[in-house]
Amino acid sequence: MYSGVVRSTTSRKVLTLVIIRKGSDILLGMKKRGFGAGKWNGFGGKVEPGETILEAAKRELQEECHLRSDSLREVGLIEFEFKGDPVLEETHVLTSDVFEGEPKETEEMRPQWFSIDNIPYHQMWLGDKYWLPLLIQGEQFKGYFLFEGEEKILNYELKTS
Ligand SMILES: COc1nc(N)nc2c1ncn2[C@H]1C[C@H](O)[C@@H](COP(=O)(O)OP(=O)(O)OP(=O)(O)O)O1
Repeated sequence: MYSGVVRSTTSRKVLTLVIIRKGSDILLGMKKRGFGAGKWNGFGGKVEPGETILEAAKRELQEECHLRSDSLREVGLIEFEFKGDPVLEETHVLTSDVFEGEPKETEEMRPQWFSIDNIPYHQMWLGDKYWLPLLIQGEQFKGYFLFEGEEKILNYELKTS
């Protein structure tokens, strides 16, 4: 995607990440287990064989916090690479402010609304403070982040369109 960046990955994992909005709040979930445990994040996961991005995003939203949305739209595409890991995470970011249901805690996530003026970036993935403001401003974006471990970004690029 970016001419200046040389990828060392050899395969791709396709993931979704959904940020639900309500007025000046966004819904995040505290990841309770697995990858990213202990961090607030949007809702999402791997796209299963035969699923579209949209179908996967809707499924993960319902599985992880019991919300349903038929109005998700893709606003961002981010490639996450971890130094030394051959798998590139192609992450499709979707959002909506139209949904049904009340967020409920699941085995995977504990959902909570946050004001956009009080987003807990200190307990989120390091890249979020760069791209989430773009989503909040209604921008579309593409990005690449190279991590070393979970707590260091070696390089990143972010473009709006
Ligand atoms: C590295 O930076 C990241 N930042 C953010 N904000 N989110 C990320 C980052 N890397 C991955 N993600 C997102 C993408 C997905 O929404 C989840 C990871 O999904 P997970 O590995 O839990 O996928 P599942 O299908 O739920 O996996 P299991 O079936 O193994 O539970 O994090």
